[in-house]
Amino acid sequence: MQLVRTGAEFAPVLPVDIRAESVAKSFAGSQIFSDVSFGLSRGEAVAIVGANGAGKSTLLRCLMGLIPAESGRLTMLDTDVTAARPAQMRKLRAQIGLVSQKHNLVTRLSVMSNVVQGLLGQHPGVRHWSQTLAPQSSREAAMTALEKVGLADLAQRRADRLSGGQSQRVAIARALVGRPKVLFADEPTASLDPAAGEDVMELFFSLAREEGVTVVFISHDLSHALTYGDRVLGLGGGRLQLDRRADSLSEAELRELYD
Ligand SMILES: Nc1ncnc2c1ncn2[C@@H]1O[C@H](COP(=O)(O)OP(=O)(O)OP(=O)(O)O)[C@@H](O)[C@H]1O
Repeated sequence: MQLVRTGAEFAPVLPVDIRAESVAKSFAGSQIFSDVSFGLSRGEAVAIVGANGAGKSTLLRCLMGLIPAESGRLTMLDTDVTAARPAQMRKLRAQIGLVSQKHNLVTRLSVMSNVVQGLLGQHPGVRHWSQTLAPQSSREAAMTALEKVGLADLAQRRADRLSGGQSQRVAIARALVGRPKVLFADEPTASLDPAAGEDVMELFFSLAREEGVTVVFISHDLSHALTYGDRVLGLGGGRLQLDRRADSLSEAELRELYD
């Protein structure tokens, strides 16, 4: 492992999992952001903040290769997302987990079946599994993930019989079941009451730390951004206005992004 001198100590240089270099994006000629550059190291947790419409979700979708960046370069886990072929993207996506604001569970399926879907990316050619068709190893992995989020006893319940907090925990289990290297979360607590939101954030980050994954999350809750992020990226006015360590920031400074 490469070491770098930091003062009197030598510290390991962590690999950079995600790099954005002068990334720009427009929709129909309207510029959303430009010249966005940053690098995120392995195991880092990064909050993306900014006002409604600043382009946070768009940046996340570009990072994941769901929509193309207009210019610049995005690299994730050594894959150039801006130039990757479909097969490379499929391989990359199998190493990424996503938890979104709407948990997007398949409501007519059981909790277990929903979690098992999180392993589909690792089985090219399979588009859908019911829990009985999924391989035994996948069902075991799903059960382990459900145990981690405290919902093993609800494995057979239909997803439309869950509370919002339970649904979001199932979505976390689905995102984690494939042991991703990078986890994205787009306002994971937006639809939850404050206590459930806190629980979900605690759970999400304790599991992410346990697995040593790199986490990129969008939040409008500035205290969440500062509590759970090691770094905070702030988008505003079509630019990356802020890239700072969370422990060097106050909520008041972050609020300026919303003026
Ligand atoms: N597919 C699309 N086509 C056209 N415009 C889009 C598309 N997706 C997003 N936009 C526009 O891009 C801008 C940025 O949207 P985005 O959802 O990235 O913002 P955001 O910072 O995530 O906002 P919010 O905090 O409200 O979720 C908005 O003006 C939005 O209307």
